[in-house]
Amino acid sequence: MTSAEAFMDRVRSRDPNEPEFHQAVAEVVESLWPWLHREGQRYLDAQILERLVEPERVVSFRIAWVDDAGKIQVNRGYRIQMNGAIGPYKGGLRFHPTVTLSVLKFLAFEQVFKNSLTTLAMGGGKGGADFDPKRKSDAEVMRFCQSFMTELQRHIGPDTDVPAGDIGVGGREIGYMFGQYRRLRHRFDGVLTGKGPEWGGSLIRPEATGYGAIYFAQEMLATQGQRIQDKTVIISGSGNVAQFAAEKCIALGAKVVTMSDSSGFIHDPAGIDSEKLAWIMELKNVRRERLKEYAEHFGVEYYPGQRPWAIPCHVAVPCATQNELDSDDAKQLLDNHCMCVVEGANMPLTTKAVAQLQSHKILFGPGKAANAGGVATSGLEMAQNSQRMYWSRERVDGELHTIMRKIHAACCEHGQRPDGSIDYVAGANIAGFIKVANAMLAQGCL
Ligand SMILES: NC(=O)C1=CN([C@@H]2O[C@H](COP(=O)(O)OP(=O)(O)OC[C@H]3O[C@@H](n4cnc5c(N)ncnc54)[C@H](OP(=O)(O)O)[C@@H]3O)[C@@H](O)[C@H]2O)C=CC1
Ligand SMILES: O=C(O)CCC(=O)C(=O)O
Repeated sequence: MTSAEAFMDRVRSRDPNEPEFHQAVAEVVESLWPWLHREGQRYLDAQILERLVEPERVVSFRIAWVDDAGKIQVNRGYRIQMNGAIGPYKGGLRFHPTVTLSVLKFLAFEQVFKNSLTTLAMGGGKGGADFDPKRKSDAEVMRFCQSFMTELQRHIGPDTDVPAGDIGVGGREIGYMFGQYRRLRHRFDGVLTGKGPEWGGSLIRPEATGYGAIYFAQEMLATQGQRIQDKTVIISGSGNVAQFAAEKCIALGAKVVTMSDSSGFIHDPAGIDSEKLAWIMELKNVRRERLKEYAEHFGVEYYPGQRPWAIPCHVAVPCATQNELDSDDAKQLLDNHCMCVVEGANMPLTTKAVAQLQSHKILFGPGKAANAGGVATSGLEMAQNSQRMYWSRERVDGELHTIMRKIHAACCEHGQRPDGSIDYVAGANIAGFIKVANAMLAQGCL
């Protein structure tokens, strides 16, 4: 292939209706292309990039289930087994009405690089369904999960493919899916991560993605002699990743002033403290209600239909969904002298927004590095399941912290610009690529 553009043209023409997948691939190809042509001829000769963009396997299936009114509902489910060169496929399941093959392929593609960065033996996969758990009863969610697992169980296993949670899939859904797997397969094994702590789950797994993103932000800030203490932080989302990113920021003495959901955001200039965050966790995880209630309860401003990027901050942590921060938002962050953007979500910045932040050389931590703490701790859950052991909170949190430091160091090693600043996008892509590509070379043409 003669150029990165020609490579991308081929990717687009093979799957023309997959814009999110194209976006994720283009970001990787753009940073890898010059490096491959400088020092990666063996990878070019072996067509590694061409193979990486082709999933090893895609499973698509019907999920029929009965709602509370007795009516049959039909959804579409998927599992993308993207690349298994360095370990069993590993990656979350997303239940959201916007789920498409394109969205899951982008997530699975990013997961390959992310899992490689963790230093653990995990290949990349992702799956989910266009099911909306919102406004469904517990019984409906259970019936859906059981139907979903009835098909998925044929394709997964503790040494084959180990799914976990993502948007719309938390402890409740993992429980229902694990129960159905156990019933159908007559096995109790580590086939899913994010399990409850009494039945095979790891301590710190719920916290891990959010905590890990803030550990990563601490490392980035330290390269400029900065600390997160006393910094003003804006966070989007109010789900799993957002909640624990906020918890870690608060514990470290930062002031978190925003959170959001898909209906709008709240701005609390006094800061969301531990008590207020506990209230949000109850609102979102138990009552499953809208964040607007926070504004009414605590008497702060609520911005319906908006995202929080215009609120002045030192650190921004997008933790909701893909493409939630565009180039206008990036300009706003730069105008407000934001010094660090760390992606808790997967691909929350548009391509143009990333380019803008990168051209100003502010600290920018891409999701495949910054939010890798979740899957890394899933890897630790798999290790505990294999040993039939439970590790302490302190041990798991310590391992998570060490892994995040190592990922940061790998980004610095491979992403240093001539002026000494760090291009974390290039660093993460190159470091993640090398391990997978070497494994593919060693394993021959497949
Ligand atoms: N869970 C994990 O361990 C990991 C998650 N991630 C990524 O982090 C992000 C958040 O995941 P997670 O916290 O687990 O998911 P949750 O379902 O727990 O929370 C998602 C949050 O994002 C909001 N949201 C979802 N879709 C949209 C949308 N289209 N527009 C605006 N807001 C939206 C939700 O609002 P509402 O309540 O209104 O739906 C909710 O506040 C995702 O990008 C995920 O891929 C990355 C690594 C690991
Ligand atoms: O813990 C896992 O296996 C999956 C986490 C995930 O889906 C992600 O990193 O995006």
